[in-house]
Amino acid sequence: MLRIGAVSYLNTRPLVYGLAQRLAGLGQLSFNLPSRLADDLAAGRLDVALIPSIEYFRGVGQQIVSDAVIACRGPVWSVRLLSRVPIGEIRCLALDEGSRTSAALVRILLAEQYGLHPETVPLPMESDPDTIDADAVLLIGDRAMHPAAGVYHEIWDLGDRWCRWTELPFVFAMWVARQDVDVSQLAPILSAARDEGLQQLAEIAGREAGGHGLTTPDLHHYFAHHLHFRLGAEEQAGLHRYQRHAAKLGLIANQRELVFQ
Ligand SMILES: C=C(O[C@@H]1C=C(C(=O)O)C=C[C@H]1O)C(=O)O
Repeated sequence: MLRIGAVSYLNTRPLVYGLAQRLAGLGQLSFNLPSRLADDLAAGRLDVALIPSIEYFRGVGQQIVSDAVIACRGPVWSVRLLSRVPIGEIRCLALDEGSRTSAALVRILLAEQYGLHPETVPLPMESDPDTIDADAVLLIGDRAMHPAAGVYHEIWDLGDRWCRWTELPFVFAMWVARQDVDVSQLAPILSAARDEGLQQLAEIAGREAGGHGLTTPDLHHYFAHHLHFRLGAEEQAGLHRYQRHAAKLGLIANQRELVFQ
């Protein structure tokens, strides 16, 4: 049985629609934070996982299994920088411990657009972002979706910042497998789950919204208009651009090819 790890946030619900049933006899599905999925894939505790795209560039996993991804083509809503000071004055930045891709993205944006290289500290899952001792906080996933309660000088939507800057989409996470895993059966299953999930956004939104303090129309809008779930040529171009910036900043070591199955 393949050990398959998916992101535990709302953003992944359309990708995993009916997936556990489709995997019966082939794989076992579990859920975790993106950063932990990457660590588990790297350590051999998972065979396939939906990992932060930057972790693939760092050498985690050997093959991209599917064109089902978590991406955006504009404002993403759930990846935000909350700054207590004017952006140019950020000296200390707290990074959501669930994130790897956006943690690098915010550093790229601050370096390229403001010449800033702030000290970074981790923001643990159990910490309240409004009380952490830092000038600014990067938040991702479900907890980034609520209106910021603290007093923030400026709030960035990182999807919006990236897409307006580069005129390219941004890819946050991809299904990636270890080299020795035979993914021939898995690849069509992941695509089919995504395709069906996209047909059922209203049902998913209706089921999930209340428990997360969101309205059904808002969550539906998040799935249908903020997130983008297909890796196409434009998304690949966005990935290459991101890879180049991350390497320039020393956040990844060397140029790795995108290897698809
Ligand atoms: C859009 C999002 O994409 C995510 C961001 C990730 C990251 O920053 O490493 C990884 C997986 C995705 O869950 C989000 O979390 O809201």
